[in-house]
Amino acid sequence: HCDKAPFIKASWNQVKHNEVDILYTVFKAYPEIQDRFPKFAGKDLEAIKETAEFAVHSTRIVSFMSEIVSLVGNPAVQSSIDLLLVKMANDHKARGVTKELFEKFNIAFMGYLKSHTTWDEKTENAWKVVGDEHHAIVYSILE
Ligand code: HEM
Repeated sequence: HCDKAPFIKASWNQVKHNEVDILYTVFKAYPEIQDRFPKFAGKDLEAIKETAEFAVHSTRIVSFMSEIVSLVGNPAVQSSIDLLLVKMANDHKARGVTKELFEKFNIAFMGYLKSHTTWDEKTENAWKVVGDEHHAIVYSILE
């Protein structure tokens, strides 16, 4: 995916430090995702958004994505992308997180990306092709 990587990296660079804003957008769109976090379940999103715990967890998720994006486009490290995704999926499966929840997460996430970056057809295609490949790995593990 050497040809797709520059488009992914260029758009990711525009939002990679919006950690809190990204997780807030996901929880706002899908409260059922928020409810799967013991720390956040049933709490007022507007209030938890301002907490250190929320910043810490947002940064864990977004840093994971940054790690993947930094590896994309380098064939020599494809197996490490696969390894990271398999580990992440297994960790979430163990917590009872489903494929359906991940699909919802992705819908909200892609909406955020489109509305906060300079978006065009090549960028959209790059995220679709590389995203589909990564989701196939994650979805083969989740139920
Ligand atoms: C789809 C809905 C999701 C749910 C319900 C979910 C749930 C959780 C929970 C309950 C934790 C443990 C939090 C804690 O330490 O108290 C966690 C950790 C984590 N999640 Fe998620 N997660 C979701 C999606 C994602 C996605 C899409 C990513 C990244 C692409 C991600 C990356 C992480 C990372 C990196 C951690 C910290 C490491 C770990 O403990 O596994 N999560 N997640």
